[in-house]
Amino acid sequence: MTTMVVVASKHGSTAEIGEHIAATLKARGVSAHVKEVSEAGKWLFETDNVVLGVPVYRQKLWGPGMMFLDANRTELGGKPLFLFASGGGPSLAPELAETLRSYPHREVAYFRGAIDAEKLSFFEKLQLKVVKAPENADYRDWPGIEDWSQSLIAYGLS
Ligand SMILES: Cc1cc2nc3c(=O)[nH]c(=O)nc-3n(C[C@H](O)[C@H](O)[C@H](O)COP(=O)(O)O)c2cc1C
Repeated sequence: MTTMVVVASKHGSTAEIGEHIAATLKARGVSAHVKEVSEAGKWLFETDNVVLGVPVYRQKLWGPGMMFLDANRTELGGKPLFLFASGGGPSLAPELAETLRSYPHREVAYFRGAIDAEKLSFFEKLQLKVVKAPENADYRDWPGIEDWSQSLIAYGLS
């Protein structure tokens, strides 16, 4: 049985959360691997479980992650799907949580992410300035991410 942790990550922090989820699962004997949404391929048909992470940008779930969900809705509907969003805010906006829950899923989680000024474009820095958000921050709750990862094992991942 394999579990694919699929990440849509513009600047890498959601990918690092995905790596941590896969490492936590692997440490407990689950065959887990990480893929970027851009690496869509036949592995999606072969994997047994999918964990998918999408960041929030400008009050929206980031397009490439949602495109992956939409493009593969039928295939994903046939296997246990665990979704998480990551963002700078303390919680996920209810309408975004609702959007994620509209896809076939076993779990929807939210983890706070990270922002690294060195990776941001001029316009992204400007957007953060407008909403008075920091350009550098790491809010990731690694123990919380590990707890959630471990909780997935109860769904029969092995
Ligand atoms: C330009 C910009 C806009 C953002 N907009 C939001 C937002 O609307 N809501 C939110 O919770 N986080 C927002 N964030 C924070 C990102 O969701 C957070 O940094 C996330 O961890 C980024 O994931 P990534 O590194 O995988 O791309 C924004 C970050 C940037 C740089």
